Amino acid sequence: MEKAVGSMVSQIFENLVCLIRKFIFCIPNHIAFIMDGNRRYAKKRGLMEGVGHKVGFLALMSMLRCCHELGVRYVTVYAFSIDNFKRSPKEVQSLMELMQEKIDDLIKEESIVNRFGLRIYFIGNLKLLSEPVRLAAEKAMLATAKNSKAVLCICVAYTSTNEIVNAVKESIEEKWDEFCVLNASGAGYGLIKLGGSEGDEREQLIKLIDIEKHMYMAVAPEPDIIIRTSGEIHLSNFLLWQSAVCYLYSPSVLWPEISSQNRKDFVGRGLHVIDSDGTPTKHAFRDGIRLVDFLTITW
Ligand SMILES: CC(C)=CCC/C(C)=C/CC/C(C)=C/COP(=O)(O)OP(=O)(O)O
Repeated sequence: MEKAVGSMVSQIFENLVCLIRKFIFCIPNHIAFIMDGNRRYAKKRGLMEGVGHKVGFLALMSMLRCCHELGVRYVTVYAFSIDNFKRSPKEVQSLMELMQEKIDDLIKEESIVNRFGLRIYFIGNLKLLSEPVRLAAEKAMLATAKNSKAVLCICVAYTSTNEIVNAVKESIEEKWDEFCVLNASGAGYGLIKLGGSEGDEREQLIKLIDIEKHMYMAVAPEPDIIIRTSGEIHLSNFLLWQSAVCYLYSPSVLWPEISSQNRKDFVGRGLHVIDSDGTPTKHAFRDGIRLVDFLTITW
């Protein structure tokens, strides 16, 4: 009993800290990154494609340091989508080898992950990964399970549509008996009958089948902002369910160009990156997208 009260109090305290950080200091609780532009970075410099991804990994380390200094609690990165399996076998193999090598690096004692107390979750349809990569991912999740300062979600073999279909399937399986009762009493057509406005229907569906509980991303709250580098302004099947009320920001900088060497460190509490021509990226806000000046991100 005492333990339960203690954990409730610490949960309330933590939520309060998150709210203060978010609304007073304008620090997002959860930032998700689409790490785009690695091959273009390599091509621009006449390097082999794989080098772009290697520098991309260093950029990720730099960004994790940055988020740690800012006090961001959740970071999610899109590291490999299910669609990426359609790339040439050579590229897929080299990306998977890099992934395996870097996952092992992530859990070394002196790694940023351990120094900053990050708990790692691999998010996606992990069955699609080759055995060595899947085992490395499972090992990393286990090795960091006791870290509790912040969370790093690495999306691999992930697409949002796959996540949603999988969550619906799992939750219907779990609640199969209730669906049968609903249909037998004539309360529904097909599997379920929903009614009301669009928002109500989403809520009803959530209540009926607990869809969010079965999402791969159930380990993290919804992101406050998705940052996609390289100036692309689409989501590429990333966190579609979780981004319903999320901000999207798409600076033109290529992902590997984000680095602590380039970064002129913080301006106030802001993240700071350098654009591809070497100049600091300004507020390159695009028309039609709600953006994030309230986050004090200075580009
Ligand atoms: C362990 C771990 C988290 C490793 C991550 C390594 C890393 C940076 C992976 C990025 C993979 C990827 C397909 C990025 C998209 O850029 P792209 O290849 O599509 O480049 P482009 O946009 O220029 O075509």
